[in-house]
This record gives sequence, structure tokens and C-alpha cells, in this order.
Amino acid sequence: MSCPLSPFQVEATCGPARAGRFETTRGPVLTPAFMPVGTQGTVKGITPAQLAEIGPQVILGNTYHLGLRPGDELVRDLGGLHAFMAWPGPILTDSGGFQVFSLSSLRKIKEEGVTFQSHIDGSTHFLSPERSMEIQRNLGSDIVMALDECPPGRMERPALETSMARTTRWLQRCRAFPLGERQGLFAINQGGVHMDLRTRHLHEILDLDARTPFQGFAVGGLSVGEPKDEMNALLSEFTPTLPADRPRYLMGVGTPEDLLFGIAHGVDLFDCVLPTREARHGTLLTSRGRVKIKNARHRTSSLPLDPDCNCYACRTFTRAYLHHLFRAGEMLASTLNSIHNLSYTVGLTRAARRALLENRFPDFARRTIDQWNTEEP
Ligand SMILES: CNc1nc2cc3nc(NC)[nH]c3cc2c(=O)[nH]1
Ligand SMILES: [Zn+2]
Repeated sequence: MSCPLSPFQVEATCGPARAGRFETTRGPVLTPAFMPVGTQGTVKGITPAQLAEIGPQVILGNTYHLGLRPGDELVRDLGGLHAFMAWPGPILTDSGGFQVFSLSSLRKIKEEGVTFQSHIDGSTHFLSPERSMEIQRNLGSDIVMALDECPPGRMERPALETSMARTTRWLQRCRAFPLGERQGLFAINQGGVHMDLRTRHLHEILDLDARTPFQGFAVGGLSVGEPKDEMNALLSEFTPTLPADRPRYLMGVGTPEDLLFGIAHGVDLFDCVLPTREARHGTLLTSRGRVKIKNARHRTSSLPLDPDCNCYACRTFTRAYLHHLFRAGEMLASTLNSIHNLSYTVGLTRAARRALLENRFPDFARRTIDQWNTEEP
């Protein structure tokens, strides 16, 4: 079995935290790394050139959305997702399970797969492990996520165990599917906030891994409405038990605080719509905490949004201008706010990596958290 992704190299550690890297055929991935979400083949409101300046290691594409519209075969015929959206760097595609359960209506899940109605036009569709793999092969992503069932938070244990068992059987089917030679498959661990279930599922995954190794391991089933302290308790105990020689990806997380917590407990990769979604709603993530740009106190401010940020928005415009754009409902407000929030979030994981490499991560984390909580941003 060719391994298109190189082995994960741990370059520095600080307790469970680590800085690392792995190669894809479209470039290296230096971790820890935050991956901006490009749901429908675009990181909303940002051009590829602007995205390149922000400099993410990897971006995400959604199988559910792109499979429905414009359709995975069209994207394949036009050269794949990298060409289609003009992003030459590594792309990770999720497998569609999460969107089917969170976006579509009238779905019916069976062993074979899940039947669902499109949120676009109500048409009926079917997503199986094989179909999810086929869509991701057609998109040509570098990192492929297995099709899993993402249980809603607070699912009762018996139902959770039934769901986990199916996710393991679906993983076997994903593994059997012939992906592209440039694609690596990540397995997804489930089990809610229960350490014993997480461990049981991991052992089932590792039984499959022993025969044909997975290129990475994702922690799914979190950030789905469970209490934050329960998520963090599980993460701190479970993450370090994942294989250390493969990337660890925490799906759907999170806030700057969540990223530091995850990094401290050994997570390498993150994705979340929060930075871009909050940007569109006028909440900006800065080195001194959150700024609600529509607040009247920014109306006349000649200051940059974040004095410690060198992004296009912070080095070019005043808060007064960002405030004006948002109040006026201008399109540029979303673009500039997203450029900043992504620059901040990608920059935070990049700075954490540097701190780990320079053996000063605890001090970095402490200073970062203190700065969030001291000055009025
Ligand atoms: C692709 N499979 C898959 N995606 C996910 C995306 C998520 N996004 C969140 N919070 C925003 N939690 C998630 C869990 C999963 C999960 O368990 N599985
Ligand atoms: Zn900025």
C-alpha cells in the first residue's frame, strides 16, 4: 500500500504537546496547525491570493456540500478541487457524515449507508462509505476522512455503542476503497465523553490499523453541544493515548482558548468555522481578547484592530473604517474581518509551534492567556 503522506515526524515535545510535520504530495504540513474551512470550495469571502497571504498549512472542503453542488464529477472533470478553487496547497475533505446529520432533514441511517434529503432542493440522496470515498477521490483531496456517524452530544451509552460499532464497520469499507495514489485516509474515533468507550473504539481502529495503517487519527464526536469541561476532561485523558507517530486531528474545534488547550494535550490539527463565522458577525479575535467592531467606541478610533497583528486588515485600516464597513453592511466588512480572524487563528497555532520548537511553550501559553484577559481590547 503506497503511503502518499510521509510518516509524522515529532520535532519537539513539551509533555503531551508536540510540534511535528508530515509531507503530502502538495507540500509539507507543519503542526500544530489550524485548518480554515472552505465548505463550498471557498473560504467564505476570501480570494486564494488573500488565503495564500494568511498562509494556512491545510484547508478543508466539505464532501456533503461539494458532492451535492456543483457535483464531484464536474470538479473531477475540471481537474479536481485544487484546480477548481485555485488552492495548490494541501486540502483535507471531511466525509459528509457530520453535515448529513446536522444539515439535511429526513435522513434514514442503515448499515449500507444514510439516505437523506438535500438541504438545497429536497432531492433524495444516498451516502455510503463507498460513495463518500468516491466523492473524495473525485475531489482529489490530499487527506480523506472516513465516513463515520457523528453522534449528537449527550447520546445515551447503549445508542453510542451501537453507533460506534457501525462506524468501525464503515471504516473497514472506507479502507477497502481504492483512493487516489496521492490521498491518505484518516480514521475517526468516537465514544462521546466516555473514556472507556473512546478506548474501546481506539482498540477496534488499531486492530484495522495493524493490517493497513491509517495516515492519521481524528477525534470526532466532540464540540457537538457537550459541556466544555466534559470535552476538555476527555481530551486531556484520551488524546495522549492516540498513536504518537501519526497526526492527531480534533474535528470542529475551536476557539483560541480551545486551540491552546488542545495543543497542550497533544492535538496537531484543528478545524472550525468559528473564526470566519464570528468575523461575518463582527466579533474579532485579537491578542487582547474579542472585539465587537460594531461597538460605538470604535466609531472614531484611528487605532489598528490589533497592534500585534500584521494582517492586511490591521496594517491598512483603522478600527473606525472596520466599524463603518460593518455598520454599513458592506461586503468588504466580512472579507477584512475574516482575513484578520483567520490570520489570528492560523498565527496562534504557528506561534505555538515556534514556542514548542524553542522549548518555551508553557510561558507562551501563559502569556497568551494573560494578554487575552488583561487589557480592554
Ligand atoms: C467527517 N466526520 C466528522 N466530522 C465532524 C465534524 C465536527 N464539527 C464539530 N463541531 C463543530 N464536531 C464534529 C464532529 C465530527 C465527527 O465526529 N465526524
Ligand atoms: Zn489582523
